Amino acid sequence: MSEGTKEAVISLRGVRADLGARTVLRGIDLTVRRGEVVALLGANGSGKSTAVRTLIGQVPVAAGEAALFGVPRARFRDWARVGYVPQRTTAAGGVPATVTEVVSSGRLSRTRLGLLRKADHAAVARALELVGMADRAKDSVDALSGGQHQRVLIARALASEPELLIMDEPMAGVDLASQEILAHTLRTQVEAGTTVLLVLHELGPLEPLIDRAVVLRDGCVVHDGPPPKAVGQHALPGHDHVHPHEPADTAPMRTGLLSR
Ligand SMILES: Nc1ncnc2c1ncn2[C@@H]1O[C@H](COP(=O)(O)OP(=O)(O)OP(=O)(O)O)[C@@H](O)[C@H]1O
Repeated sequence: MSEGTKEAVISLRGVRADLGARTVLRGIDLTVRRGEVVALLGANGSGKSTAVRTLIGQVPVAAGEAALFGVPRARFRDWARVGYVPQRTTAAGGVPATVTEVVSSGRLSRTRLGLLRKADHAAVARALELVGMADRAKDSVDALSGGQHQRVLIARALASEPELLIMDEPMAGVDLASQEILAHTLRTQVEAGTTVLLVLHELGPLEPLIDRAVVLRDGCVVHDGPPPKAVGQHALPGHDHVHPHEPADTAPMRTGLLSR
């Protein structure tokens, strides 16, 4: 089957979304087909997180259509097929859970009545192994570094063995060692055929995995096609950048894709 005819796992058509009085998405189209790895790029505030949150039902669709696996989002119930890693916040509260508890919570969608059986525990252990956190299974998540915490959140998303993985800025605030582990984890998922939508600020170490980039600006899609060639934010179209070793009067290149 050619890319064009594969099942659309994610489909947004003319989606508008409002937050408070503000229209944040102004009619965006986004298709991710089975097995694709798509990066959603754009400047701060361009609407990337809102687009993802619209998909998973945390933000209402004000106009247009959103569908997952061909099912209109409002009727979609099969959440075990979707792994979601939210943007990491540093806010901590309540009783700290252990690493295993957090990852197990990602498996609940596959259980009946929330009871974990042998196969579920095995899936949780596999997910921890994948992100290199098996030796921290019993630790409190409070004791982890930012990068380790992110690896636990990704293990939670992988615990349900999802067909679609959606990650919001998975590399943000993550140390280099964890970034490499995450890139490796993602590569393993992609090789196994998982469909992936990544919200990214820069392509960074994930660049080789990405098939297509969709760039948002001010709630609109301004690019949908091959990812920018070179690695990193500096290579993104529209990044205003002056190298420190360049003469002071060198004008930054502005293509306007990412800048607001
Ligand atoms: N509750 C809210 N009410 C009104 N506006 C909001 C609300 N939450 C977010 N916004 C605004 O919506 C816009 C889009 O936010 P969103 O988080 O989707 O952007 P983003 O592209 O993911 O940016 P970032 O990279 O900073 O996460 C931002 O300008 C933000 O300030």
